[in-house]
Amino acid sequence: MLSIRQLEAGYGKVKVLHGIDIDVPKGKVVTLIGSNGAGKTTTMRAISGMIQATAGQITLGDKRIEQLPPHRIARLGLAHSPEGRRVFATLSVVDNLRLGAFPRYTGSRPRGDIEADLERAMDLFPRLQERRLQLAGTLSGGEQQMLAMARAVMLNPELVLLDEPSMGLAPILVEEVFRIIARLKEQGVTMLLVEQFAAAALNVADYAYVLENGHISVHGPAEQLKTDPAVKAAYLGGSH
Ligand SMILES: Nc1ncnc2c1ncn2[C@@H]1O[C@H](COP(=O)(O)OP(=O)(O)OP(=O)(O)O)[C@@H](O)[C@H]1O
Repeated sequence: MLSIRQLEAGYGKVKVLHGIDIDVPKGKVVTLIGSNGAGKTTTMRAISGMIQATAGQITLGDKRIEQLPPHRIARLGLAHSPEGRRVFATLSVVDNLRLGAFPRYTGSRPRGDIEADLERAMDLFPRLQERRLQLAGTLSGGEQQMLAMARAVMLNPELVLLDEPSMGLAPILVEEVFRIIARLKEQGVTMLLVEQFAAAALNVADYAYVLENGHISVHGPAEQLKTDPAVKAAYLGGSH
């Protein structure tokens, strides 16, 4: 589904990713773990075209995407739910969700059934269902985070990039976010997940990569990484 080879990217003269390889097979959940500043968000941005790769290849399905602008990549079925709460504050919940489906339109005709997917998103996120007509800017932080995730789902995507969906959430909402990720997985949605809660991410994921200073240091089945002594010591200790 997604295949990344020798990807390099950064900001101006500063190189952050030094040639990384990642594979996300169809229907699988892959997690990228690493400490602050390792380059996880930069990887997500390079995949979705928000920043340009300076070297390497990114293939989505059978298409090379590393030179494409973000809207073209979205049309190919890649949804990016970025770090932080990026919702349209002055629009209602339901209108935010409809906007998420915008890349599915060519001319006035959408691909698939938008209204059915809207109901599916509401079913997945009951908190949003209760607040359908509320302006997104008046939702709590956690609810906005869920709206950002639900909006990504509205693209009816081939692949979802989830960047720290639990960021800043109260523990009970963190649990809910992971339950939703597990349900999306059951529905066959392919995901690349970046999470500060490495243990929870490894529980839901099939496969994992550890990113250290812009290099992949370890990768393997999530089950295996959970018991890897170095991974345990660095990412699964104490409060995680
Ligand atoms: N817009 C930017 N301009 C310049 N440097 C940036 C920018 N965004 C990130 N960086 C730098 O790139 C490096 C990698 O950042 P990135 O956000 O990818 O890390 P991360 O692994 O997602 O970390 P975190 O867990 O803290 O979010 C950091 O050194 C960061 O300071």
